[in-house]
Amino acid sequence: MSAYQAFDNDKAIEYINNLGGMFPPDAQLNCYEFGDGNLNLVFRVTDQHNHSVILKQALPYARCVGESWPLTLDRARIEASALRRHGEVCPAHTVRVLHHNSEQAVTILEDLGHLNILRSELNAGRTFANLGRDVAHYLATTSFYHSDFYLTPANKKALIQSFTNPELCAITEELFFDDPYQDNERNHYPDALRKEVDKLRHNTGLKLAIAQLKQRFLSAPQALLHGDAHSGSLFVDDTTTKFIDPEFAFFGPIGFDLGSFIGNLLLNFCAQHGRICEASKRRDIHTYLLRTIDICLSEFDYQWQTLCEQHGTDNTLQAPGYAALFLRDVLQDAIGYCGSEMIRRTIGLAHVSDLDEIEDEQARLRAQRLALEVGEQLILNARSCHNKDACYQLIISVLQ
Ligand SMILES: Nc1ncnc2c1ncn2[C@@H]1O[C@H](COP(=O)(O)OP(=O)(O)O)[C@@H](O)[C@H]1O
Ligand SMILES: CSC[C@H]1O[C@H](OP(=O)(O)O)[C@H](O)[C@@H]1O
Repeated sequence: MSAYQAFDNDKAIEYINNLGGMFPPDAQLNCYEFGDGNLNLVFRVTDQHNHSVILKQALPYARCVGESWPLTLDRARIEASALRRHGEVCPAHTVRVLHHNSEQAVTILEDLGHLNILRSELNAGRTFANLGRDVAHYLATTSFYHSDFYLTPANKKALIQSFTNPELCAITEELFFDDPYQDNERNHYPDALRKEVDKLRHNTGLKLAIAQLKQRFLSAPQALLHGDAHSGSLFVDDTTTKFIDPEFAFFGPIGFDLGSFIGNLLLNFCAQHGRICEASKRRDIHTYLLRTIDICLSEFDYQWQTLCEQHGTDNTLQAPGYAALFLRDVLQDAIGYCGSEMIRRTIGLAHVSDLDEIEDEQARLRAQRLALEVGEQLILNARSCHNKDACYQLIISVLQ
């Protein structure tokens, strides 16, 4: 098989058989497609002993929209390469790549089916004690080892080139920073939110802050990001936390991933108002989400500074106090991106089930209004946060 062709179940099995090495020679394979993401095909291939692998294939268009939205197959190469690089420095929290073929846009991955996607778990009211620490570990490690603090300038420039991801970045640039703040047919939200949406669009301070966030997203190649670090990109159980799906990976501002993750926890926080009726249970989940954010901010800050002290390679960047100064900007960016994730997931193209699946319409609207308000206040006040504690205090204050 050389020229690209989109797989069905039989083709996926044929590919794995021809490849060899994934299963014993006498394996009888079964396969089904179960992708529920916005972009790609995802097959599970299982043998008679219940051993399985995941075969992910990019389509030459965005699956959620169809052929009218063509999309580069190169995203599969970017995703597999990002997983390999992140897996080298943080194997505990990165799904393992078993094989990649850029021509077929195919990646074979370890099957994480014994874990669950974080978003569904949070929606069901389940909590994970290690989540904040594990995500901080992944974000700090993967970003530090792909930053100027560690890489040689020549290496970093070569990596920036190979992770140039213009089509996928354009999606984020438009969906995060353009669409929600102007009329666009891709946006969707109930008429009842019209007043709130208009208010956002007439807020000149907000639009200025969004312009700054977009500009940094466009022009700050600080480190190799995951690029789409939301709670649908995380598999979890009580002891394990693993990222999947970095096809939006590129060299960008480090705060983007941290902000996306925290933004998704806060979207879930807003959604709990419409999901859990029992006040004490709701309080428990709210407390858990805030505690996880606090741990994530603190651990990220601590681990980044420790990595700089112990493994920093650039003498000039090692100047006393510089890592802390750099981190202050990263945290401020994170708060801004967190707010913009909350807004775009509420009124833009790609929503989150946390909010959309709230059954009661009035409760859903209340949760959506809260998400917009919290998002707006975080964006407007991000630059007042001078350290991790100030970030956390700002989050607490805008939730009250
Ligand atoms: N390694 C994996 N193990 C088990 N299931 C997976 C794995 N990767 C993806 N999936 C399943 O496929 C779904 C879509 O995968 P994802 O990578 O998010 O696709 P997309 O790029 O289209 O968003 C996930 O929500 C998950 O249910
Ligand atoms: C047309 S892509 C929209 C949206 O989808 C991606 O998320 P997912 O991981 O669910 O595929 C990404 O967040 C994009 O912004």
